[in-house]
Amino acid sequence: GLITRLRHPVSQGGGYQWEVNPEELTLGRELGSGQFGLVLEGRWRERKVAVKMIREECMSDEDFKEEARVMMRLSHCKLVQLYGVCTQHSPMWLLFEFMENGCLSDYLRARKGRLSQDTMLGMCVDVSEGMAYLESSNFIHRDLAARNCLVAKNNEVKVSDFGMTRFVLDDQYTSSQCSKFPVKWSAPEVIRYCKFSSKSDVWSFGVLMWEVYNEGRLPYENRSNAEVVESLNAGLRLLKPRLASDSVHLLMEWCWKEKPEDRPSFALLLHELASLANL
Ligand SMILES: CNC(=O)Nc1cc(-c2cccc(-n3cnc4cc(C(C)(C)C)ccc4c3=O)c2C)cn(C)c1=O
Repeated sequence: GLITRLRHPVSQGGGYQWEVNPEELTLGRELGSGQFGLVLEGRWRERKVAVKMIREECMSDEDFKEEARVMMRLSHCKLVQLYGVCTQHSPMWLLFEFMENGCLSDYLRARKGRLSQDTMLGMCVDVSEGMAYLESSNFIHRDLAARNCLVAKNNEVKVSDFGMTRFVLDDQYTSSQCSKFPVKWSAPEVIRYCKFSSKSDVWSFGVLMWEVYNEGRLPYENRSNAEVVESLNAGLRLLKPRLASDSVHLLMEWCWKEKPEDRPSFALLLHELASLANL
């Protein structure tokens, strides 16, 4: 309404991104550092937040500011919410919903041997809900993996850093021949032609399911990216995790169909996973 709009004036420069007043922000301990720089815990308006302090040489921040308005509008209980940006700082700060239990890959590894079937299936349902929402918003993640999902206080899993690869300046990371490119999570059409789509996100989701049911193990353990590409081209796929049922494994294999159009949508995956979970 009008009152809230007055309280959050549209920031200068006519952008609609949500400008946060840094004076309202209290910074806390370091959470780690990501692709764009340091991430601190913080408090903003009675809630815990994660503050990403963007390093100029890591992000094309002008492009991001353009995109911020789109990112602000993406809101779903299984997406890590962007609360706002502080562009008065240079480099700018990004404010996110705080996720108590950190990233999913660490969470899985810390609980090896203690994850129930319901817990693992629930994690896959959570991620497919968030991804079905992004799919319905025609928004592509481009780097879906367990390391880019976060775990909330109530152990709910949420999708993080969706679409953010578009602002990465490190071309070791962005071009598919280079070492840092996430080949092990990438669909064949992404590796060959950088053709991203929600169906290439579905391929990555299949690998994420494999990560969950393998308690956070690295896919294709000690094989190089080049060896992985060769085996994919030979039609080989990741093997069924010991803890995965045949029906869960079937869904993974469906996500790894060579042709994007032969893979399920996230809407369909969500339906299948929810019925496996008797939801
Ligand atoms: C204990 N609780 C917590 O630690 N909670 C949290 C940790 C982080 C966190 C901390 C350090 C680094 C990163 N990180 C990791 N990977 C990233 C990957 C990318 C791409 C572009 C490569 C996808 C971009 C940014 C990042 C990034 O900032 C995150 C998400 C973020 N949030 C919201 C938390 O609640």
